[in-house]
Amino acid sequence: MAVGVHEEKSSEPALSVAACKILPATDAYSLNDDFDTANCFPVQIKEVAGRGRGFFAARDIAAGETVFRAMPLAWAISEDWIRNTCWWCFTHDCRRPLPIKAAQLVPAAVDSGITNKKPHRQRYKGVFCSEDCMQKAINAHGGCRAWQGYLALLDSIEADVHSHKTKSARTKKQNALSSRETPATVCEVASADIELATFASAANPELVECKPAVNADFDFNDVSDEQLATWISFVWNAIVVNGLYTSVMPNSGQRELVRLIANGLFLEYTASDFFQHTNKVCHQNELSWKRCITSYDAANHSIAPPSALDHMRSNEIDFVRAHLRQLDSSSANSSPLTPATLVPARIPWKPSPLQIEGSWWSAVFETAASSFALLDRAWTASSKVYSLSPLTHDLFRKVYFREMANSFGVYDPPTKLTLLSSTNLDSSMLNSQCEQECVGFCIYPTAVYFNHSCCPNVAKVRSGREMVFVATTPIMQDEEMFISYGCITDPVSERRKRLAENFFFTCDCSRCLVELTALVKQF
Ligand SMILES: C[S@@+](CC[C@H](N)C(=O)[O-])C[C@H]1O[C@@H](n2cnc3c(N)ncnc32)[C@H](O)[C@@H]1O
Repeated sequence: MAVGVHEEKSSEPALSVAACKILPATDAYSLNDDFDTANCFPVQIKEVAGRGRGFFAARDIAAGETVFRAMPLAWAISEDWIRNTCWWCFTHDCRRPLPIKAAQLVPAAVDSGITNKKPHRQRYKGVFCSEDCMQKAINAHGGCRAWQGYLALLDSIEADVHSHKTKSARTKKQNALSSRETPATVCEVASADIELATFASAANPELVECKPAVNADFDFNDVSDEQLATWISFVWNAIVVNGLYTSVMPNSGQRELVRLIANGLFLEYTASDFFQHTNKVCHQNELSWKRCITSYDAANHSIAPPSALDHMRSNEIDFVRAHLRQLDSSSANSSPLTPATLVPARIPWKPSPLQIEGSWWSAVFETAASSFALLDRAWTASSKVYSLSPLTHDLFRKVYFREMANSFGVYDPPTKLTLLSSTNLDSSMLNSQCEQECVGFCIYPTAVYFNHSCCPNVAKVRSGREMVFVATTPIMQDEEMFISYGCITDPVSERRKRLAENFFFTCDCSRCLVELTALVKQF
């Protein structure tokens, strides 16, 4: 909607996020629980063909009604805004750093019994807007001692990144010098590699056994999810056992995901109840979530998940299938860099480092594996301050591929909604995310059931740490509720490309279909 139209209607009230009645928290949930549905949010979870689970309206909903609220399980501030964004409430000041530095917490941690005599240089520059926020963050992470451990973990990540930058500057210099060597040397190195590979295969036949050429009709679409999951595990085992990709540093976007995972895992270890670190408003949310998943699981004959994290969708298989789709089908079975060269001939499958590095799998998992390596090193280094169970690649992947599919950007300034009429909200807010700054990422595990549409009927409005979901049009009972995953002002092809690259699905929303049809007519 044009700005002029927006101003013309400014006599209409700006919506404040309606306060929800707070209900007592429940410890367990079962089908026998007598949920007071009138006091729960008007949502239910259902399975939708091609989209997985989704949130549906449990009754008719009016435009402007709050349909859900959620508090974060894990969060991380963007690298660019570490000094300008409160680590707890996400207050953001782009012009100046916020006053309370996380490093100021060190004396408090020393009081709590940590005898770390040598004060080390604090690399992680996290800040808070107030002492109150700082205290809430410490409590959420399990108290002073655990907080010190968490700071040490983030510090270790920063130190690793810093030393990598120094090392790669050195390597660049060395490479510049060695590039003056004669081409003959390069050839010798290459042939030495080939000899080594031949030797490795002769010495360890079971390590390199794989089907070298599958028959021409082999189609990866025929591989079941279970089979693919088993192969992925073998590849990861080989990556981890052989310490591959440890010298690769993930880019800054990936490092944000690493920090988000670090936060989620740390909280998972230190907070016994995953809702412990959220505030009271979560209780109604918790009740609604439990009601939703109880009836969903019952309908699907599945048992209750051990945690909200387990209930979240992992996109690991979608991620691998998306890479498979990118392969040119004609070359899929012949090129040495295709998955066909790495189909296990027998189980257990132990691909060698050479096989992994020279294969299609290497391109698929390099980023995830280097992110794992970074977190694993930091995890080990920080265990001197606060010891946690070792980080396994299974645990890392479980969280990595869930956080990748389900994290929400924290945008600043928060979206403002204006009620234009009793049936419609100001639709200009649908575009606003494009002009807002992304200052961090959050996981709201109870809210991950909203699917995407380029013409959503629900808007996300951040209120401090809380994410509030507001209906932007009237929604009928049993209609699906959609939010938008990021900016939706781009042309249809770009929107679909971005969604396919980041979320591995093809958007078939009504707006995409209309715009695609128009494009087809045009050409
Ligand atoms: C935050 S989750 C949404 C809930 C998810 N459907 C579930 O079953 O848990 C995001 C994932 O849902 C799927 N998804 C969301 N919107 C979709 C859409 N419009 N079409 C197809 N898949 C969609 C994609 O796999 C995406 O990575």
